[in-house]
Amino acid sequence: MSNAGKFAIEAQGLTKAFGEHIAVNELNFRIPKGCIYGFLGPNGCGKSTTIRLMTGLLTPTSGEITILGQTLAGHEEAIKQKLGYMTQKFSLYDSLTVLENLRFVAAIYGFTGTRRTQRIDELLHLYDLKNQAKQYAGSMSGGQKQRLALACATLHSPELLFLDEPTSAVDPENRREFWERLFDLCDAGTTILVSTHYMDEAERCHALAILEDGHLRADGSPAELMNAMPANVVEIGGEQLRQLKQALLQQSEVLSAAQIGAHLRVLVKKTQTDPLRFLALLCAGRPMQLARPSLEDVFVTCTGTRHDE
Ligand SMILES: Nc1ncnc2c1ncn2[C@@H]1O[C@H](COP(=O)(O)OP(=O)(O)OP(=O)(O)O)[C@@H](O)[C@H]1O
Repeated sequence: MSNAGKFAIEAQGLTKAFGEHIAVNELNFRIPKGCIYGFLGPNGCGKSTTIRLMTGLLTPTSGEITILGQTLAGHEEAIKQKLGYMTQKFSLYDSLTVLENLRFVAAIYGFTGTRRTQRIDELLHLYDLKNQAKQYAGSMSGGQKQRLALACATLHSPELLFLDEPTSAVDPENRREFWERLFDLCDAGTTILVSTHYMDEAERCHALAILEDGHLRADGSPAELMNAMPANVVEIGGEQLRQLKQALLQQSEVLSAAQIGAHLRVLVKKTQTDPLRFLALLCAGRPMQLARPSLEDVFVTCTGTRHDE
């Protein structure tokens, strides 16, 4: 298969400056069709700006973007028809009902008559909004608003869906349910790009990119990122973990030490080939064991984030 058929998004040297500030700095990535791809990073790292660049809402300072095999520059309007975009704030009209919000979006995409009625009915059913059809969007719960926003963003059955921190305003149960819906969409052939600062959410993605200060620090599947991590994880128990943490952080081989319940989770550089022996020499007599890396560990090792506060 040629690259044009394989990738939903390709970005090369993608850069966006706002005045002196470089919000997105020389990003290179390829997102395969049919997957859920995550952008993971803290507030201000450039996730939203990158998404806006890919939707054609912002123009890059330099670099190239190819969407669904077509260069974005010069073809923005044609490509936008194939994209869905759900913003952080959901972009609903609070003073319109659920039905009116859907009709408004349907009008934008040129849906009329039976086609419009059928598609809206389908979405009300799919997103469990039938009983809220006449309710004002502004009076709905966070979970309901999120479902309506997803219904609006997918009304025209886009091939590529951008979701900018879609679950920030909902509880864990709604978040879980929302992700199930994303996998249904993905199963039906939609490629999804989702930005998040939640580690557990990023772990659900088929693949992801970790961003920091506009730079791409690492990318790959969660398993690949964990395997490639340049550190081993050791859990240490016992008393006075706060003091132990400060002592361990004096060691240049210790990348991070963070307390999780009754344990200290310590990341030891892989250049230390026997991390248990190395730590036993520093804190003899304490219970300790190697642990499976998490995405948070990957994040800590590939960004400037250190658990040393
Ligand atoms: N229109 C703009 N003008 C000037 N600076 C901007 C503009 N949009 C974004 N920025 C800056 O670019 C940087 C990246 O912002 P961006 O919104 O892309 O980050 P983010 O990772 O999506 O964070 P958040 O989750 O807080 O939105 C920030 O420093 C932000 O202040």
